[in-house]
Amino acid sequence: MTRHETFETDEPFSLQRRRPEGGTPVLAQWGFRNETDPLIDVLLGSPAFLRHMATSSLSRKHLREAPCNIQVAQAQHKELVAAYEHFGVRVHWHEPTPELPMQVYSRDSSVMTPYGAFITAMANWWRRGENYAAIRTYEKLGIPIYDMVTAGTFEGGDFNVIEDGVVLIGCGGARTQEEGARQVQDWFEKEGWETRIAFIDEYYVHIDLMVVPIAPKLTAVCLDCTEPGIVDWLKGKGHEIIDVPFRDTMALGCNFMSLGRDRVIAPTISQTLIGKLRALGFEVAAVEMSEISKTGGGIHCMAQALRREA
Ligand SMILES: NC(=O)NCCC[C@H](N)C(=O)O
Repeated sequence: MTRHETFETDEPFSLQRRRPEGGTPVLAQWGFRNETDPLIDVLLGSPAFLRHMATSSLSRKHLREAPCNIQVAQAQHKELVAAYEHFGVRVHWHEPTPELPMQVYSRDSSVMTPYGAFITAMANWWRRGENYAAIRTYEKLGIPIYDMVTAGTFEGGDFNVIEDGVVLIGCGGARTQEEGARQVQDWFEKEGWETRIAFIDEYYVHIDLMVVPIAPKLTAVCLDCTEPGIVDWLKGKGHEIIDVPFRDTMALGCNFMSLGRDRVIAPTISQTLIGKLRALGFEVAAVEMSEISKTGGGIHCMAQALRREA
């Protein structure tokens, strides 16, 4: 029996636990406050039915020039799973589903919060089924659902928790629409969070392509493509910035996972970032992601943290 089957939540599974006026109680056993707290449980999607599709400028370019070798991509994903296991992170899975070619990107169909998971509203028809699959996953895990996005499209890569109670919401229009972004913004403002919407060009797909937290008050940012106002906002909160070169960023080099306690899983392509982190004393597990990332996403897109140590 895997651990999650015996795991008790402080509340049973339900489809909507959000309090409309705010003040939703936090869950005792699931969720997290900071994206940089030590990671205990992660939700992944299997690449068993992965297909390389023209889903963004990034994936379209590779599809034209050198399509993804799916077997190599699957082997790279195995290495990613091994890295989580190496660090003692418990891995949970969405049920692999043949109709869902992008299920490996578990960041997008739902978002874990201190109040339970919220179900997003995927923009592309070939990913919409992932939202339904995510509801089943949370039911299986016994994790209550906070709410579901209904006002417009919203994808999880656009919910970027900068620090406790502060969220940067990406809005590129093609994936996350302003209507969806405003609905999520309203929920979290009612919970007392500081929110900021980052309007990005749809070319970049999600905000987690260019801004990802590393450790408390330390954030990776691609300065070449991130709006200066956002960089100033981060600096105003006392964040130090590690600049990830544009070329690396477009190869998903700024899209890594913080495991907390100065440990990071990053793609080998991101040599500048890896060098800077190691110089600062971080333990970095470098994983080759070059093939799987041709399908349009990186390590951060392929993970949904379910629980981090406070
Ligand atoms: N959070 C992310 O940036 N997710 C990447 C999603 C990649 C997938 N090929 C897509 O375009 O939907």
